Amino acid sequence: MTSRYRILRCDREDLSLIRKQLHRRAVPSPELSERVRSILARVEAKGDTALAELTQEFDRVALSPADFCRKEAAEPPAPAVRKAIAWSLGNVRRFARASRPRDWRMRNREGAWVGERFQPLDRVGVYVPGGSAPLVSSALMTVPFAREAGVREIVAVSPPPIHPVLYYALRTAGATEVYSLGGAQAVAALAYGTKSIRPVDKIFGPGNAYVVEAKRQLFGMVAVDLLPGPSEVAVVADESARAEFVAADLLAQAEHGPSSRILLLTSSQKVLEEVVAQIEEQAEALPRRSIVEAVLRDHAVFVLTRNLEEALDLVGEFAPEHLSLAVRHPHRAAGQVRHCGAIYLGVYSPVAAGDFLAGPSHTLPTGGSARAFDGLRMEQFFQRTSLVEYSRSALARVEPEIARFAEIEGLAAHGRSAAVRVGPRQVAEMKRAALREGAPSTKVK
Ligand SMILES: NC(=O)c1ccc[n+]([C@@H]2O[C@H](COP(=O)([O-])OP(=O)(O)OC[C@H]3O[C@@H](n4cnc5c(N)ncnc54)[C@H](O)[C@@H]3O)[C@@H](O)[C@H]2O)c1
Ligand SMILES: N[C@H](CO)Cc1c[nH]c[nH+]1
Ligand SMILES: [Zn+2]
Repeated sequence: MTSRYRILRCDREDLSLIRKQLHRRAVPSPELSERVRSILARVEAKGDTALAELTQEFDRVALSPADFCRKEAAEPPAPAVRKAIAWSLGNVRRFARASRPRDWRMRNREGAWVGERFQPLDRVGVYVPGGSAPLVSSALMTVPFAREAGVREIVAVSPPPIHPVLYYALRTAGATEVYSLGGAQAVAALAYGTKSIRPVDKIFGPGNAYVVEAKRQLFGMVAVDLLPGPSEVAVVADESARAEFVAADLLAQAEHGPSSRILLLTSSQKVLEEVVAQIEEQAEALPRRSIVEAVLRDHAVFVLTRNLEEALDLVGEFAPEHLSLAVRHPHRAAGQVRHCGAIYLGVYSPVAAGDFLAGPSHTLPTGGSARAFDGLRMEQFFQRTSLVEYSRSALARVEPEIARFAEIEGLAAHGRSAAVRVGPRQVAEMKRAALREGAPSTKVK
């Protein structure tokens, strides 16, 4: 089979080389890092003036600082659009409620209470992409989680001009402030704050390479959720797969932007050939065909594996943002996959359903980071605090062990802080030990 696509065959090529080609790390280029660094520095130094300049430079929109904040009521869109938004919102809210972390406690070995408490964050920033398409669903996949968590101030930013439906979705989902700002400069504004926008405690949301790199560089001075970059999908298909559906899923993620990645792993030569033919046919009719063509040229890989197990093993290594399992037994297959952001099981689960309305957030780890990072989840809108409560008897039970640790680490005050609570005997013992070792004794009441 001849093709303009990059096809790897596990029966003919060195498997370790194939593994190497699939293994990737989302590392920004030095040029991109530098560009973002200078944008962040400009915003930090010049605040609103830099924001206005950068918005003119990158978004080609002239805004004065007074125009950044949108205060007007949202214009309701057509009923069918309202219905779609309400449907998605309903699913996401329900998912958010079901996955809300709960305070809990248990008794440890010596009978003390230990547990966790979750408090909603006070003020969060949500980036909603809008450079190449107004990602209304990205507003619905972040803001409702914050709202359901009980976050009081939810600050949304998106590149100008904000599409009216996106503005409506942001307001309906519960954003309390909306700013017409995009790119790395918007992320910088959320982190540093300026005269017109107060800083937030944590920044959420996906975006292009500039947005993601800005979040990465600002991590530490502000909390961030994860680094969700250009969209990607991997499909694992066996001989039962419907080529038309598989191609449609691959093209759906390809149309996001030229940096999207798509990967097909199949054990069937016939399915591979049919999917390639379907891609050709379906791509022809797509409005964003030039973007799709760029992805097919630069970021599309097709792997013919020797069997399904090999495909499942390799895809776990690739750790895609989305994994579609177009196989006869999807649940069994899912159990064999090590890492990915989200799994779509079976023939009737298009990735687009998860993108738009299924319930779990579509904000997911990309660039191989799903090997260790999770997608956006409810817990991330809370600050978790651990709780410890000893009774006198529980403390007395472990005071000797505390004393031992204090001795090992050479931190006598630590040991004393427990001993002093459980009685004079332990304190007297500590004093005697200190005298034996020639340390100056301290008075303990
Ligand atoms: N992983 C996920 O969960 C997820 C979810 C949704 C979207 N996405 C991804 O989000 C991305 C959205 O990207 P987008 O570009 O459409 O919108 P965006 O809003 O992320 O980026 C647009 C902004 O980038 C800035 N910019 C553009 N060119 C620049 C340059 N040369 N230098 C500096 N800044 C520049 C501009 O300020 C502009 O406002 C896509 O890659 C999509 O795949 C990922
Ligand atoms: N596929 C994107 C996440 O990678 C989410 C999205 C928004 N709109 C359409 N799709
Ligand atoms: Zn999508």
